[in-house]
Amino acid sequence: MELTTVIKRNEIYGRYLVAAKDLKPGELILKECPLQVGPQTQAMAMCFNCTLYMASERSCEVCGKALKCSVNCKGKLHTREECDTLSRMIIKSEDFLKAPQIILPLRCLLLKQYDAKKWAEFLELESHLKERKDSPIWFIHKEGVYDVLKKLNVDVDEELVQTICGILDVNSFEVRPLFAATTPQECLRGVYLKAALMAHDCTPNTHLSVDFTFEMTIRANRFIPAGETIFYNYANGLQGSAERRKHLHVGKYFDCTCKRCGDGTELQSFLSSLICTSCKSLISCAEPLKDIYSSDWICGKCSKTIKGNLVENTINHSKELINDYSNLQEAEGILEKLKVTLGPNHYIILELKQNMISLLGNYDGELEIKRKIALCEELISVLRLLDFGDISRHLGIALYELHKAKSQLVYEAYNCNLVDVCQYLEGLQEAQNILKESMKHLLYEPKCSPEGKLAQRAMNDLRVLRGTSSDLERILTLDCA
Ligand SMILES: C[S@@+](CC[C@H](N)C(=O)[O-])C[C@H]1O[C@@H](n2cnc3c(N)ncnc32)[C@H](O)[C@@H]1O
Repeated sequence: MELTTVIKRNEIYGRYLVAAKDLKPGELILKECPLQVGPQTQAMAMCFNCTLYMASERSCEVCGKALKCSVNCKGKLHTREECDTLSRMIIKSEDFLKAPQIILPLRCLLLKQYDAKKWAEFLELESHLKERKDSPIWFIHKEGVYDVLKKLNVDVDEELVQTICGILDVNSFEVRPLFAATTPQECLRGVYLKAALMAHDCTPNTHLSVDFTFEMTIRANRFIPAGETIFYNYANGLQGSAERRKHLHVGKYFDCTCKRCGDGTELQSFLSSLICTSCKSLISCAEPLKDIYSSDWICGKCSKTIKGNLVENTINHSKELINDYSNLQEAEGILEKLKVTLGPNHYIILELKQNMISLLGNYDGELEIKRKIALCEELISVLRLLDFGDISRHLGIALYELHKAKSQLVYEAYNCNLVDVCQYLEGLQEAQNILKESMKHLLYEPKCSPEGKLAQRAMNDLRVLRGTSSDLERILTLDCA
């Protein structure tokens, strides 16, 4: 295969990937299997072979050490080399049940014994050991990993354990287990030696997906000219700058300087902006690359300035509000309250709207369907401003929901004789166009993932919509004849 990336190094990113040729939107950049997969730091124990969550002890029939869900387990992650290496250790399978946080660091440490090349590549990854030394996370890993491994007679020094834990915290990707995770504790993390080299940007140029074997696929989500850096978003793109930047500062040890972080309006999306109490326009952070809540916030229209700590208080209060409802009506009430202080595109409002869209999916009354359409359209207009590229999971999902509500509305209207065949057909064609756009965004999702399943549902929906539209066209042709 033609080379798609080259590894470069600079003072800011350390090592990073650059496009070796022009890459078209959707073009494959990299496919990679994980070096290792294991539970998150706070997560539950899992089968070493297939990652099934395990609450009781059952071990590999060969080494007797690794947790394994059954003799017939179909997973492939517990390799022969790992099995051999574990079999020579004193550790017992019940130790993994008691301290699941040691599973992934130990799995990585075992590489030292059976795969020197991979072990060396792993150690080359950035650990930020110096910055982490004696910080709270250092003590968490000392107690949770190093002290436990020592007690279990694993021959390793503390600095190496901290290096491994640092590498895992800085470089691993959150991956979903084969069996849909229902709680955050069931989420896993995977180490991918090459994918980990992608530098971060809050408007990334890649789309990343992981299939049920944990194989990762990275594609260009827009045109990437040869020589451009390959970027992935380490943070949640739907969060405001303060949240994203805190995540990057605390967990990845750098301050992002991308164009979105450098712009108080977040690319004119106003995702973090508040309503100006004087002129009702929007206030945004004046110096977004500094500490956002220590900096002043300024109105784009009347230039009124307020202190960042006031904004922070408003945000904290709003965050408490958005989970405090048990039905749609209460959610609408909270939305109205939030709109008094937060800008209409604020990420907290966006989160509430997303939750309301899923709640509204359970209703089929005209008012509720119309409300869902309005919310989907508002959400989509903000997502488009955030520059997620030509392939965006968020846009794919929102567009799917919009098509569903639109086709539902026109179907109900036709059934109640509120629209004629022509208008029904027009409505269905509009829904089809929205659905096609949604499918374009969901095209690359692995079939086993929730988004992949949605893409398959979208394909079926498109078939049904096309069938109904053809029937209606036939009726119209007969009418004209
Ligand atoms: C997942 S690693 C990337 C691989 C790493 N550069 C290496 O050489 O092993 C993440 C680290 O890369 C650096 N990095 C990535 N993106 C960056 C950015 N936009 N600005 C500054 N540093 C960045 C930071 O040190 C960060 O902790």
